Amino acid sequence: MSQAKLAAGRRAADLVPDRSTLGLGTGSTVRFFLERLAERIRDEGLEVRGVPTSIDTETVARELGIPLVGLDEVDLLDFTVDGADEIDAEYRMIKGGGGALLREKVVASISRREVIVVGRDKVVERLGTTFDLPVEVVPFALPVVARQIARLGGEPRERQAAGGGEYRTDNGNAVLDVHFEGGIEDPEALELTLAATPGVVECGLFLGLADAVVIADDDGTVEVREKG
Ligand SMILES: O=C[C@H](O)[C@H](O)[C@H](O)COP(=O)(O)O
Repeated sequence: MSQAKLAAGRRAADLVPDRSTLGLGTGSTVRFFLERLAERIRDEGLEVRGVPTSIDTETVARELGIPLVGLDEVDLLDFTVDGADEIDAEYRMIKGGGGALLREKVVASISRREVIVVGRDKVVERLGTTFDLPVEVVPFALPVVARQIARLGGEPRERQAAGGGEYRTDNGNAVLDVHFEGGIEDPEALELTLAATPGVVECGLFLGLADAVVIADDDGTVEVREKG
């Protein structure tokens, strides 16, 4: 078990304000957040309700007794906690290693405060150097989008299911994991280009969305950084 993920997830749960509506991110670090959140609900009577960003998170939250709510009942979220695959000094991120990028970005876009939980190994100087960029694509358009991405200088690889075979997101789409040799030079320009590509549903670049980051080390030390 990663001590860093455990420490970051638990600390973020301690930052959750009472009587708030939450975005519940996805991933192994968020799992520790959910467990600590459930403890606070049980032990302190914390009153919260959450919008899950994946079927996995929904399942875990239900098992833990965290009250859930749908986007039809919620306008804005007070506080979201989510993980990341990479984060740079400007709080720009790559997300979607678990395939939840679309719902995560929707939830981040309506969150007053987005708090990211990571181990220190996720902090990078340049996005794309340690993790390939996930791009969610309508299956019909896969070859077209793959060729377009290659023209942009990326090397796309279609994600496979864990046991082999077709991988599909919670939304029924495919994912291209795109390698950029030497990292991503201009994340803002790349996000705009991908958003304008027919067949692309969403990409894992999360720019200008994080407000704070909880960074933990393997010895359990935790640092909370606010965006200046
Ligand atoms: O699609 C998945 C998400 O973007 C996750 O938040 C991200 O992959 C980080 O996951 P983990 O905390 O398991 O490293």
